[in-house]
Amino acid sequence: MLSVVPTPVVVRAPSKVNLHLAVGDLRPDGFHELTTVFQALSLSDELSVIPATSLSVRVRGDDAKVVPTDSRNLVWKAAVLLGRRVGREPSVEITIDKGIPVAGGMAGGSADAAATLVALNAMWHLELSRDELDEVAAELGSDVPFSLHGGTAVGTGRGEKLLPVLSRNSFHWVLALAKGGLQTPAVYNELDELRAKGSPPRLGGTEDLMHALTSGDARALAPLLGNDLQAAAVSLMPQLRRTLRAGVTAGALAGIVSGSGPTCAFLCADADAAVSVSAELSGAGVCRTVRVASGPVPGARVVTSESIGFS
Ligand SMILES: C[C@](O)(CO)[C@H](O)COP(=O)(O)OP(=O)(O)OC[C@H]1O[C@@H](n2ccc(N)nc2=O)[C@H](O)[C@@H]1O
Ligand SMILES: Nc1ncnc2c1ncn2[C@@H]1O[C@H](COP(=O)(O)OP(=O)(O)OP(=O)(O)O)[C@@H](O)[C@H]1O
Repeated sequence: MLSVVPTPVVVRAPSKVNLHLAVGDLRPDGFHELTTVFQALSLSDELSVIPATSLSVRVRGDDAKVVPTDSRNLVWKAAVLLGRRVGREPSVEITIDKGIPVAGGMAGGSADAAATLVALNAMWHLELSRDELDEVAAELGSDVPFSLHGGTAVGTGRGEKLLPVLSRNSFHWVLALAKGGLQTPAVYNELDELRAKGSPPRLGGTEDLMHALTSGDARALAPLLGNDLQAAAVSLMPQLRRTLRAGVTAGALAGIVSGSGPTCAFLCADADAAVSVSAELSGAGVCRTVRVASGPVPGARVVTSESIGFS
């Protein structure tokens, strides 16, 4: 007898770096008004989703031990929220293969949440529009809409309102993953405290950065990278100063804390330079491990989905 066993819907979702992260004042709702330029990077997570009798989450990879597998996991929240919206029980088994550092400032949980929405949209044949998915994504977290879209985009509001940016060529990055993570709310709080005590310089506009992206010239882009959260991340983890210096000494064009940190992202002149910077940085003892990545890449997307028959 032939029984059809569904194979998983597999979705890949990218990490991100904020090329520009200008943080405005704290809003009454507890979020800060942002102007940010996101770029999606090839360092990614992969999610496999199969139908099951109840909702469950498994996590594999180096950082798996520190990721919750219950309702605290953003993929759990994403499955429940989407299920509620379309009137379905989210009875699925979700396996996360983690490539993105946890609590690393690279939108790892957001990538997984976006991947869940894409996977269930496909598995349940929902055919939800971009706008509908965006609405659910924004409810899950400020970075989740960008994890859906990928590419290069300007984010405003709390980061959830996106406009695509024209970007030529691939940019080559080296990522220095830290020992331990930083919690995003703590980093925003630290910035508020630093600002209350003094006035750390605030980032300016994005006009020159947009030109550099259009030209696709890494050397033009490098001096324009900026992150208002960097001072706060460094204040909470002072050893990041050494990491940032080491990347530039190793030959990167520029280094920046990624989002709320503590991952440091180094822009390199080309793919060969990235390999050489990563080798030197690995030996410098200034981080847990090093990864090479490129961007921009697409947002969360299905990479395999098919059914096979077994007799
Ligand atoms: C640092 C960034 O990664 C830059 O893209 C994001 O702003 C963080 O986005 P996220 O992790 O999706 O954050 P959310 O889950 O939406 O919010 C977590 C917490 O971060 C702080 N938060 C986040 C976004 C924002 N624009 N202002 C904030 O102050 C708030 O304390 C909030 O409660
Ligand atoms: N799917 C998930 N992957 C990783 N962490 C998750 C996930 N779901 C929930 N978490 C929890 O969320 C916390 C933040 O994790 P995450 O990796 O998303 O941080 P981040 O990449 O710094 O976020 P962002 O860059 O969006 O601010 C973790 O410490 C973990 O406890």
